[in-house]
Formats: sequence, structure tokens, C-alpha cells
Amino acid sequence: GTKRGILERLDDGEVIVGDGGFVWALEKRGYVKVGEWTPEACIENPEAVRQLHREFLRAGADTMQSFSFYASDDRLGKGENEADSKFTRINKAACNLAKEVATEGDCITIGGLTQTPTYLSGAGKKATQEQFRKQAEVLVNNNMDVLLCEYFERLEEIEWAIEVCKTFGKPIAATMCIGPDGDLMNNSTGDCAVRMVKAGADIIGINCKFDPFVCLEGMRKMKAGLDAAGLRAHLMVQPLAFLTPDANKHGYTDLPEFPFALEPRLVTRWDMHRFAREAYEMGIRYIGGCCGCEPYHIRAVAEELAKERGKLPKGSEKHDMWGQGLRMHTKTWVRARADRRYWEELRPSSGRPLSASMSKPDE
Ligand SMILES: N[C@@H](CCSCCCCC(=O)O)C(=O)O
Ligand SMILES: [Zn+2]
Repeated sequence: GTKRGILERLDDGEVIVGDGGFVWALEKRGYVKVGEWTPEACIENPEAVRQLHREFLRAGADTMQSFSFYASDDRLGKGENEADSKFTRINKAACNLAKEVATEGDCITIGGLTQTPTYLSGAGKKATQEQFRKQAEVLVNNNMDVLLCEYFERLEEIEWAIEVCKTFGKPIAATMCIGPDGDLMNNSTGDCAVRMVKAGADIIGINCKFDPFVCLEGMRKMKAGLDAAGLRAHLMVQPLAFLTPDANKHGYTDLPEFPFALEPRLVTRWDMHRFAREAYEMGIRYIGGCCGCEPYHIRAVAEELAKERGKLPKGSEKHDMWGQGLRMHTKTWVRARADRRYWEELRPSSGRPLSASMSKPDE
């Protein structure tokens, strides 16, 4: 068809703006349960999922990712008869919602899958790959343009997932939720990058668990690993929208504030400008967000890279860049904040005089 695929766009050096965090945004809206993090909302409240897709589209997202997170059969299904099992219905609905909104823009649909309870149970490669095959099959049968293996903490499991996805002949993206200190099986971040590419991924990187700047530290290690191995791949990063300089290799889940008091750590749109620029300068071209990342964060990515993309997102119709919308404010001191440097240099207070700036992660 006319729509140019993701690899064509990336090969042409184009920026792909990703969408943000679905489970996190929908949990705040009462459609997802913390701890389960499963996407029943696709069949129970499709209007909420559709609306969030539309908000990310308006913010400039070039991708619509199926809300199929933690939707493997071993987590969702109870082995009921395939056709109308919860597993099949949720994954199918997730694809349809992503496709519906993707057609409202010139978006690429991304079929997402992630780590499984089967792997953690120690059931081994065959049983684990069967889970990936089942879910990838539904995503491909429902016309997702790309398969994304995301939020893997262990290299071996994402290698198995990539191997399975490769059999479907779609472009493959793969992101691990690791920082600069490697995965949970003592594989270095650089080695994780190399082995994801060797397993067959076209686009590799990091998503979740760590803040935008810690993720970029991890991406620098991934890039160095690929360079040392003489490998090339497109780079992708979808960080948390929470600041986590104090996290250990387990990321935000080990911080005392996880999951119900991370709000003081939220990044501002200005942090996202700085992140998007640094990511772009590193050669990363698929730039989105994960947990905590709301549409205004994605709009900031699209605005920071407006020149490179040759366009502003629709949502910028209601947002003059760098605070220019304050020029007409009645208060002179607020008018003075219609200034890029003011916002770039501001170190915002937390408003919590008794709060420490950092916490100690639980082991
Ligand atoms: N594409 C997904 C990624 C979710 S990343 C992790 C979500 C919570 C994990 C946990 O605490 O177990 C989404 O946007 O929801
Ligand atoms: Zn996440």
C-alpha cells in the first residue's frame, strides 16, 4: 500500500515518535489494576483505550502500539476454547483499536508482547516459545505492521521471543527494561544489544524501569556494544517519565515510592525536550515513552524534533513552544516566563520540604 513501513522510514533517517505508557495512564483512570497490569480494558472499556490512542496521535505519535501488554495466554487465558478465549478477544481488540486510530493519522501499528510467567516458572524454551508464538500469531493475523518484544529483564527470554517473531516475516523491534548495569542474569547492556540483533531484531533498545537520562546511559552502552561487534541496527528508547537517579539495576520497581507515590518524580515537558535532543544526537530515531509518559510528554518529543520532522503535532495548536503562550498574561512576572532559557534553566522545587531528594531502593 501507500504507507511507508517503519524500516523504510528509519532507513531514510526519519524520526519515529513512539506513544507513551498505557497501563500506567489507564490505571490512573481506573481501567487497569496495579500488579496485574493486564489489558482487559480493550474489551471492557474500549472507549478509554481508543481515547488514549487518540491523545497520543494528537501529541505526534507515529506509532499506535496494541494495548496487549502482559496479554500472553499463560497470564490471561485459562486454556478455554481458542476462538472466543479471553486471550484471543483481548489481543484482537487491542489490534483493532490500534488500527482504528492509526488510520486517523499516517501511523504504523506495533503489535506488542512481553515476558511470560511460563519463562519464570522454569518450564524451558519450548513452552515459553509456544506462548510467544500464540500471541505473535494473533497480532500478525490482526495485521500489526511490526512485532515489538518489550519489557524483558532477561536476555535469554527476549532472544527466544525474537526467534519466534522472526518466523512471521514482520519487522521486529526489541527493547529490554535494563539500565547501564545490564540484565538480571549478569549480561552486560552491550552484550544484550549484540545478542538481540543476532537473534534477528531490526530495531533494538531500552524501555521502562529507568528515567530518560539513565535510559540514554544504557543506550550509549548498547551502541558501543554494537559498534565493537561491527553490527548495525536501528535504535529505540521508551523511558519512564519518572526520575530515578537513585534506582539500582531493578529500576523503579525497587524504589519505596513504587507504584503509588512516584508523582513527585514526574519529568516535565522541558526534561522531555532535553531527552529527545540527546537521544537524537546519539543517533536514536525511534523515541517514545513508557510508564508515566502522558501525551504532553510525547508532544514535547515531537516539538523538540519538529525541524527534523518538518512538522508540529496537532496538539501544538494549543501549545506555543517554550512558554510563548505566557506573553499575553496579565502579570508582568508571568509574561517574563515566556522565555526558553527560563524553562530550560529552571530547577523546579518539589513542594515537599520534608522529602529527601533521593530514596534507598529495596534489594
Ligand atoms: N507498552 C506497555 C509497557 C508497560 S511497561 C511495565 C508496566 C508495569 C510492569 C510491572 O510493574 O510489573 C504500556 O505502555 O503499558
Ligand atoms: Zn513501562
